[in-house]
Amino acid sequence: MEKSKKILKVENLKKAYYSTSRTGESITYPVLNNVSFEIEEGEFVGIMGRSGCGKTTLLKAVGMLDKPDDGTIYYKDKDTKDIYRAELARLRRTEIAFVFQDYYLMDSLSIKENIMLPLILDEADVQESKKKCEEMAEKFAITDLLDKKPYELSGGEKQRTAICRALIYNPDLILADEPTGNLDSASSEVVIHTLEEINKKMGKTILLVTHDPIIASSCDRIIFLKDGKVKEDLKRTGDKEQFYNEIITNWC
Ligand SMILES: Nc1ncnc2c1ncn2[C@@H]1O[C@H](COP(=O)(O)OP(=O)(O)OP(=O)(O)O)[C@@H](O)[C@H]1O
Repeated sequence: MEKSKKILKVENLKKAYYSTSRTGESITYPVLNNVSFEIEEGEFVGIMGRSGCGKTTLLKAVGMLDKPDDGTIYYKDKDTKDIYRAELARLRRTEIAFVFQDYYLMDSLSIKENIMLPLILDEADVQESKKKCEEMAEKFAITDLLDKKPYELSGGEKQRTAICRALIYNPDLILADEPTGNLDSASSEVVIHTLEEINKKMGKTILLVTHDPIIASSCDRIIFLKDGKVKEDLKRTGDKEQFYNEIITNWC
């Protein structure tokens, strides 16, 4: 059997935010304090914890959108401190994809153009890009929507469009920040099913921030954050219902 590989290793991560009071004093807001965990390729991992506990902060650090104050993040065994401009830009464009609660689609562009946008910006071959876009749209059942504009779509359809765009470069790691946060339960179910397929059938590693224990029960593992630390790292061993109950128990 092939040995599983680590895609992420987070070691003693620390992050605070800083501001200045009206009287000129500097104020520190510690958020992450010695967070450590590892993620193997192909895992589907949820991050949970109360509002403000640092889930998005952690996702941004892991996605190299923001620098930690201390600690080390290894992406595929490489210390991310040693990843510089051009390589960083390439990784963020092609290997690490973000999916956000607010979709970030451009209303002036069609759905097709939105999905193709990363390739358009890279001046990729137009016919190739169209082909990739159509394949992706078929996989995620939005072929009929390709000529529409984002404002003509439901929330779930917009999120599936954003997921197609995120996958256009066939990334290895998908970082999803509350991707169902703006959706009703039926649309949430479709989106989480889409992410499950991306993980199980396409083998992509997913790190998903969510408040919702039902959504979280689709993951293989949940990392609970509390007081700036990993409070619990819970692996799924049984079916979704059992995992849901375990998540609820840890949540309370
Ligand atoms: N740029 C910033 N400057 C100052 N404080 C910030 C900044 N970004 C986040 N914070 C604060 O850091 C803390 C952690 O924020 P973060 O967004 O990571 O939490 P979260 O767990 O994702 O929250 P939520 O579940 O509500 O989305 C919060 O108290 C937030 O107000």
